Amino acid sequence: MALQFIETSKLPTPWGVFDIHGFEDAETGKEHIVLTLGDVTDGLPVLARIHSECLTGDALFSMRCDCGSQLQAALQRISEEGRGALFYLRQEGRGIGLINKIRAYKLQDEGADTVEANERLGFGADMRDYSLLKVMCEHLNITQVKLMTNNPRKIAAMESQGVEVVERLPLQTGQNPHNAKYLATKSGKLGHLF
Ligand SMILES: Nc1nc2c(ncn2[C@@H]2O[C@H](COP(=O)(O)OP(=O)(O)OP(=O)(O)O)[C@@H](O)[C@H]2O)c(=O)[nH]1
Repeated sequence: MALQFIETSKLPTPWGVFDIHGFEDAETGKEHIVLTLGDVTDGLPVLARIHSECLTGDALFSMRCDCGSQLQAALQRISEEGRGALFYLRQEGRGIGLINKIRAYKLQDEGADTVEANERLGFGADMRDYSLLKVMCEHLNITQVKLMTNNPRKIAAMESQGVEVVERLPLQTGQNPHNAKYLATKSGKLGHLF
């Protein structure tokens, strides 16, 4: 992993004008983003969300998952706090990519759960690599976070990169009949806290 900071600019959104910081991984060619609001460099705990890319949920309003709803809720909470960071990591489909996620959806249509579907395709249940966070946090001088997540792996991931998680804030939103089984599998098999 050879992540490098590239550039910062402004991103006006319905939740306020964020700073957008672009990073590039020279090894994989993947580009990642951090959105920040307010001064996050002052050493105080930062309200934060680690969000993994979900094109279908984030941009196309899919109700098969809770991703789009969580993304909006996180931006809303950061806006209310007036300060925070959203790490948008390009790890589509928990790291298996978009087309493989569609293959996994097909298997789920036929009865598999989200973990079994990944396994049938030859992947682990969660292929994400959070080592990118170290460079991002160092660049932004973020040393402590209040993390919006239901996923204990993300807490461990932050801490293994040297960032203290001083508080976990549940982020439960976007439940609907289409994602009920998916959410049940996340708590039953992936250890999500609800
Ligand atoms: N393989 C696979 N990935 C999925 C499926 N549905 C959603 N995803 C991906 O799962 C990831 C969801 O990531 P996050 O929003 O970070 O959620 P999380 O790990 O459940 O943790 P929190 O939301 O923080 O509790 C995104 O990369 C989605 O593309 C699915 O059915 N199969």
